[in-house]
This record gives sequence, C-alpha cells and structure tokens, in this order.
Amino acid sequence: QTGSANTNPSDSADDEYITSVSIGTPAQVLPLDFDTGSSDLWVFSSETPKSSASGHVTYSPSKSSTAKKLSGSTWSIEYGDKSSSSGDVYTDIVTIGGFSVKTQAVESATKVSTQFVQDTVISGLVGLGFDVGNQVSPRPQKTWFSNAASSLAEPLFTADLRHQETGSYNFGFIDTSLAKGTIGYTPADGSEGYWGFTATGYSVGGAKLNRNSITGIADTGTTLLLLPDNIVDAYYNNVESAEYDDSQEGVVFDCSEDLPSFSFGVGGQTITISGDLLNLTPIEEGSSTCFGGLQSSADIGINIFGDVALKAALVVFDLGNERLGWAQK
Ligand SMILES: Cc1c(C=O)c(-c2nnc3c4c(C[n+]5cc6c(C)n(C)c(C)c6c(Cl)n5)n(C)c(C)c4cnn23)c(C)n1C
Repeated sequence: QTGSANTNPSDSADDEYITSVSIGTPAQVLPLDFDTGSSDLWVFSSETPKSSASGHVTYSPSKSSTAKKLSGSTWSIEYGDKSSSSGDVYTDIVTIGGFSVKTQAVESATKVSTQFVQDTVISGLVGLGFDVGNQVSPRPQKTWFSNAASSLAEPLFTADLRHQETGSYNFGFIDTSLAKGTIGYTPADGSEGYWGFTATGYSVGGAKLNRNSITGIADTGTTLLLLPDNIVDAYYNNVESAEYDDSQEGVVFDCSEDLPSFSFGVGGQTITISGDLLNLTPIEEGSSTCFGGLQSSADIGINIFGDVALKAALVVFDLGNERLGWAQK
C-alpha cells in the first residue's frame, strides 16, 4: 500500500507548504503543514476560541462518527519561531494521499499563539518526526507516518518541495523520476525526535566542495537554510550588496544581485541550491531589498536544512533503515 499527496507553497516566498488531509467520518478536509521537525498532528477545531479560529478551516470531532475522546490526555508545543499551541486529544480516521490510519491521535487546539491565528492558510501541522518527540501527556502518541509505516509497501516517505509550484509527499514508495541524480544515503539520528544527519562539506558558486562536517536536521517545517556563521559569511562575501539588517534579523541584499549557488555534500552526493532559490523574497511588497534564504543558525544551537535546501532535492525519509536519502532535482 502507498499514498501520494500534492503539496503547494502557501505564498510567493514559499514560507510553508500546504497539504490537504481528511479527518473523520464523513471526511473533514483541512489544509495542514507537514513538519519533519516535530511529531504532533494538531488542528484548529470546534474547541479553538472563535476569535482565534476565525478564517481557519476547523475540525469538529462532534460531527465525526469515528471520533473518540482520548480522555485525560493533553498536549502543549512550542516551535522554533516561539509560536505555540495546546489542547486535548481525540482519535479518528486520518487519510493522507489516499492512505488511511484508522486510529490516529488528532490533537485539538484549545489555545493557539498569534502567529497561528494570523496564518489562516493552515489549520495545523502534521508532525513527521520521530515518535519520541510527541508532546501528548500522560501517554505520548504515535505520528501518522509511524502508525502507517507497518502497512506501507516500504516504511519510508519522500518530500519533493518546489519553488512556486506543486510538489508532493509520497508514502511507501520512491518515484525516482522526480530526481535528476542518484539518491545518496546517510544515517539518520532520530534520538531528539528530528531527522538528524551530517553533511560532509559545502561550496559556494560551484567551487570544489571543502570537507567539513555539518550536523543538522532535515526540516520541512522550517522555511530557511540555517547554517553556522562561518559558512554564511563565506557565502555572502560573494554578494556585493549583502549586509546584516537588524530589523529584518537577517542578511539582505539588492534584489538585482545575481546570487551564487550553494552546494553541500551528503551521502556521497552533492546537492546544489541555485542562486535564485537563495533569494527568498523582497523584505516588503515592492521593495528592491531582498531577504536571503541562507541565514545564521548561531542563535539556535542547531543547523536546519529547511525548505530552501529541500527544494533542491528529492529527500527520502527512510524510517525502516534509519537513514536519509538525497538526490539532486
Ligand atoms: C529555530 C527556528 C525555526 C525552526 O523551525 C524557525 C522557523 N522557520 N519557519 C518556521 C515555521 C513555519 C513556517 N513559516 C515560516 C514563515 C516565515 C519565515 N514567514 C515570514 C511567514 C509568514 C511564515 C509562515 Cl506563515 N510559516 N511555521 C508554519 C511554523 C509553525 C514555524 C516554526 N518555526 N519556524 C525559526 C524562525 N527559528 C529561529
């Protein structure tokens, strides 16, 4: 058995990616953000304060004949951008790309932070990290993929995120036609709940890869590529107008700049992110100053290969073999 779901960038900056998910009987379809950097499936619901839920599609467990309250269970989560949400828990049928998990923990939000209230294009997140990262108490719950894995043809899924066009999440199979290059594999460390791995080096503008280990995570829920200062500086030294902008909290440059590409080594392959993928967006509508897709991870304490990096590749999240596969797209 397999599943295949289309995913679309939410806005002109590819800030996040939206995938439709069916919950309950009859199906209630919600637009959700698939996040390999977390492990909770949570949704705006009939229990979310009306003022917070306005503009969002919501899940109503009372309208689903297959919903069951997971009594006594609660959840609370905070994300890297300090956004947060919390609530209680139901189980229900959750179908993604035609594949159904019969008894999936669906975390219903009774509280959501401002960032989520304002982000009306999504109604919640589907965590695709490791179960150890789940935030339900007293008994942590499994992710949708973990519940699905034993019934899928292969215990893996792939992410094919694209710049300003439709991509896909495939479950249980690898569509190698989505990739240009060979898929190179490297061990994945799931101990922290993330898909952790080590890249073997980097280069700017097609130069020879210099060898230095970069340990980080493959995170579909993070917009940017967040790496150590020495690498960020080495990159922007090639961009004439680049400067750190305090108000933007990141490196900005003239939108007219012809940005160099950025490459990293992983699993014996070299993944090259083209310059135009590294120019994320004007800092505001109509501005001629643009915000970089590569930024510093110094304040975070972890390197994050977010959507800017994932867009250059077909990425295989292989739970069965605890490994990550990367192929140039
Ligand atoms: C340690 C870390 C992160 C780790 O993940 C991180 C980050 N980076 N993108 C996102 C997130 C997103 C993706 N996301 C990013 C957006 C940006 C940059 N902008 C301007 C908008 C309007 C966005 C939206 Cl709607 N959505 N979402 C939906 C959530 C819940 C995120 C949480 N953190 N996050 C940041 C900013 N930092 C410091």
